[in-house]
Amino acid sequence: METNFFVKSHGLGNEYIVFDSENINFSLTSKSIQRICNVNFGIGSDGLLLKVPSNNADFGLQIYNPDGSEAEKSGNGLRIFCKFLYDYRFATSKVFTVETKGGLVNVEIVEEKNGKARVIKIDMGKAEFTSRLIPVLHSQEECIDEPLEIADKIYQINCVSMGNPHCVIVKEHLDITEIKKYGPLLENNPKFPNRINVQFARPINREEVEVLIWERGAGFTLASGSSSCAVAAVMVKRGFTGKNVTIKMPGGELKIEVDEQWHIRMTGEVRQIAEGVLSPELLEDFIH
Ligand SMILES: N[C@H](CCC[C@H](N)C(=O)O)C(=O)O
Repeated sequence: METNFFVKSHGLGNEYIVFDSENINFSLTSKSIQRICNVNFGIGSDGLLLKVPSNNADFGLQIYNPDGSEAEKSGNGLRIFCKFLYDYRFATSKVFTVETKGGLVNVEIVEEKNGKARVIKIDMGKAEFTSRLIPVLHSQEECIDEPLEIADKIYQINCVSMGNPHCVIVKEHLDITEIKKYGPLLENNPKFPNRINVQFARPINREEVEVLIWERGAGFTLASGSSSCAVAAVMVKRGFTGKNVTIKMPGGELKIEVDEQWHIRMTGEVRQIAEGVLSPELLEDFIH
């Protein structure tokens, strides 16, 4: 592969750019990540994935938001990364492990098309409801169905970690204008020391939930895998759905399975958009 080779793929319209740390000649800093993810001055993306060595798993993954912040977990990012590993023959089997900042995950290529991975299943780890482990500043052990005043509204929030932090709000009616207005206020509220991902979720029936997402460090996205897992965990905990849930987002849907130990498994499609090489002119300010 040429130096600074990249692949851009999407999981339900939530896109990422993938690099191999052993094949880039620039420093990944907040500035270079912001530049690459910027749609006008760079390639444009909802985030950046970096393949790194791991002593604890078959592969290591670092996940970055377009604002330059690092995320502990990304469901769409993990499916996109696994497709990259399989399609470019880093992975020689259809089952392997990936180490992320938010823990080690088990992955399986469940469907392929023309020798390329297409549908991937990820065990995203356990949903964690303990306030201090999310983290959320809250007086009780868990923060479930608790009021939080945001500007002129009071939301009932349900907080859970999938390795990365989530604030799920159950609503009877979903409004994109509302989540784009209040999402950033929730994301950056001081109740959340590491900021937080926000979901507005409307249970359709006991098997299906409609969701809108405002992502920490990325804003409104068409889909989010870790958000889908967080919503499913809250829906099961609150008794709105059974343990097998379809999460319906603007970009498409994900199948989520919640087991007895709160292990969450996510299955969904990934598509490659393009492959290429960053131009030196894009990176001349960042070449080390
Ligand atoms: N913005 C998220 C990471 C990406 C999550 C999302 N794209 C997914 O598919 O899980 C965070 O800062 O925790």
